[in-house]
Amino acid sequence: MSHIAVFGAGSWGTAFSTILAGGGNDVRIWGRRQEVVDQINAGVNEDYLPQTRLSERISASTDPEEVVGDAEIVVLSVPSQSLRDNLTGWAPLLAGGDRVVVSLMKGVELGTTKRMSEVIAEVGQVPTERIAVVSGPNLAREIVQQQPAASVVACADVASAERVAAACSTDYFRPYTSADIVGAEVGGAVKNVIALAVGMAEGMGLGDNTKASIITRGLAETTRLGVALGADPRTLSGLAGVGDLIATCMSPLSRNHAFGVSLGQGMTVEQVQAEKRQTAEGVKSCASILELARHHGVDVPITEQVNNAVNHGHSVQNMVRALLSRARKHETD
Ligand SMILES: NC(=O)c1ccc[n+]([C@@H]2O[C@H](COP(=O)([O-])OP(=O)(O)OC[C@H]3O[C@@H](n4cnc5c(N)ncnc54)[C@H](O)[C@@H]3O)[C@@H](O)[C@H]2O)c1
Ligand SMILES: O=P(O)(O)OC[C@H](O)CO
Repeated sequence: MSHIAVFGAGSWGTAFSTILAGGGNDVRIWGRRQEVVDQINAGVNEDYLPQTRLSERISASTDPEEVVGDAEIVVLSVPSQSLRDNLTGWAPLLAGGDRVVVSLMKGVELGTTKRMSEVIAEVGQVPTERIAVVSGPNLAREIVQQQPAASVVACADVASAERVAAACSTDYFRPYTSADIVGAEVGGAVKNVIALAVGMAEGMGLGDNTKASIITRGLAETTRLGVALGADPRTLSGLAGVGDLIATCMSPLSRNHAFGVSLGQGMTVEQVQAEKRQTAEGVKSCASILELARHHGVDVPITEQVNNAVNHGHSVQNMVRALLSRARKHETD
């Protein structure tokens, strides 16, 4: 049994803590808000995971130092665009020792186009062999119901990946190790943007042929971008790629999918944001992923159209027209 620190008391930080507790670890969660911390210490997190009883192995605090203590693994699960600011305060707690820092986040930083592991390395001063990413088809609500699921623990260092995988192995959660951190992060971030597009199509009343076409072409652009950044294409056809793409694009539980549905039904971005409190990473990351792709000369037409709809006021009808009127091409080009 070991002690693990989790930064972020939202839906996935809390759900992943239940996996870690199920793996026999004592888990301490850092939360920003005292009322959420108090709830977790009383065995619930009603704001993010209503009707879920949390393990007695899970406790919470608003004090980062108390949360880290002698933790062997530190897990980060805050919204991607807030990671840099938060890490500035937490960096002294992460550096040194042989602590593994795990990113659960699925986004790309606006302004720098950095992946979350790159932000952790830069701001947290954590060496690459101690940074891991956990990513896969893992909708928080299904995880806390202990429905069987698999995921990927990616890290440049095999021993670190195995330490994290051992900590999050339970009889319902099966982690596979990987050395491809780039592939895992690109798969996790881009699928949110594709899920927005699928949600928009659904909101417009379009059916399964349309959704399957977007998912498949979404995988093509995810793979092109991943490979340009150095990913192994097999990662993108694995759990952190196609697995997470399917779960997020098809599930009504996905916040990105749901956000897209509301846009497709005619709501504005501002209206949807005012209504939904939880993080839909693709809404911000569509711009940074597009910028990253352009920088590497990679064509990402679906991401480009989602960015047009989210950030430039284009209509969803315009998005469909723009995608279908592109010049014909070979499928595998
Ligand atoms: N929910 C899921 O099913 C799921 C599954 C896998 C991965 N993820 C990823 O995990 C990450 C976290 O998502 P989530 O689902 O927990 O989001 P969430 O919206 O449920 O929770 C986010 C948490 O971060 C806190 N927060 C918000 N702004 C903050 C800030 N500026 N500084 C510090 N804390 C802040 C919120 O109070 C909340 O506790 C995202 O990158 C998401 O893509 C989510
Ligand atoms: O609810 P979403 O859209 O953030 O997706 C949740 C997870 O990433 C699914 O694996």
